[in-house]
Amino acid sequence: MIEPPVRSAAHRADLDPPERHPEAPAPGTVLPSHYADCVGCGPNHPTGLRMVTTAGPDVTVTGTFTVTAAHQGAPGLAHGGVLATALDEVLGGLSWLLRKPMVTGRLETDYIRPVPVGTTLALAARCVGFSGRRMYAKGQGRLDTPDGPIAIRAAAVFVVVGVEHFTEHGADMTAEQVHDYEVNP
Ligand SMILES: CCCCCCCCCCCCCCCC(=O)SCCNC(=O)CCNC(=O)[C@H](O)C(C)(C)COP(=O)(O)OP(=O)(O)OC[C@H]1O[C@@H](n2cnc3c(N)ncnc32)[C@H](O)[C@@H]1OP(=O)(O)O
Repeated sequence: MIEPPVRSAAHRADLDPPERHPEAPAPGTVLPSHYADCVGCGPNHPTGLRMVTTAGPDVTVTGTFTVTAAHQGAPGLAHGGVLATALDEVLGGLSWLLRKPMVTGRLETDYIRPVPVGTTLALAARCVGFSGRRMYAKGQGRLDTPDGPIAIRAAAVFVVVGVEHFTEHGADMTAEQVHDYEVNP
């Protein structure tokens, strides 16, 4: 029997407000790829989404994702799992503004409109607040322009982790990669 998830990413009333890190990239800064082989943002990934994300004001990130024939789930339409990946990437980019390594714990996605091949989704993410190690966030994707119709919405919980999460569970990392994932004091 497959058990459904028992937790929710719905935002709680008792969250600590998000704090933009003093060394966060300035609003308008294009965020670097955190890993060259990442399926979301990696420039070396042969079939990745090649997303570009940008720091916004407060604790917000925007990004774009152009849907191509490689992302179809039905003829001419984007696959929902690929759209969730794009949302995950822009939500994960909040790490840069908080200067905390985090992993996705939960990602709830509403699919509101079909997204045709050729669409450039305008994605946006905002940190809502913290409860201990849990970071609550929301995100959305609009068709073609930042004021276009909303196609997808998400609520997410990311969990703050130490660098050992990646060194213990993943492949070997270079000293430079470890440094990039270290939590700033
Ligand atoms: C210098 C900085 C720069 C940084 C560099 C920037 C990089 C910026 C770009 C990144 C962009 C990438 C975007 C894609 C990001 C992925 O796709 S990450 C990959 C997918 N996610 C995973 O693989 C995570 C797999 N899960 C796990 O490893 C573990 O379950 C977790 C999430 C680490 C938690 O395990 P744990 O550390 O043992 O912690 P645990 O005590 O279980 O939970 C801690 C707290 O979180 C809560 N929690 C745990 N799981 C969940 C859940 N699923 N839902 C809700 N709450 C949860 C617990 O209830 C607990 O809450 P409290 O009781 O403390 O209040």
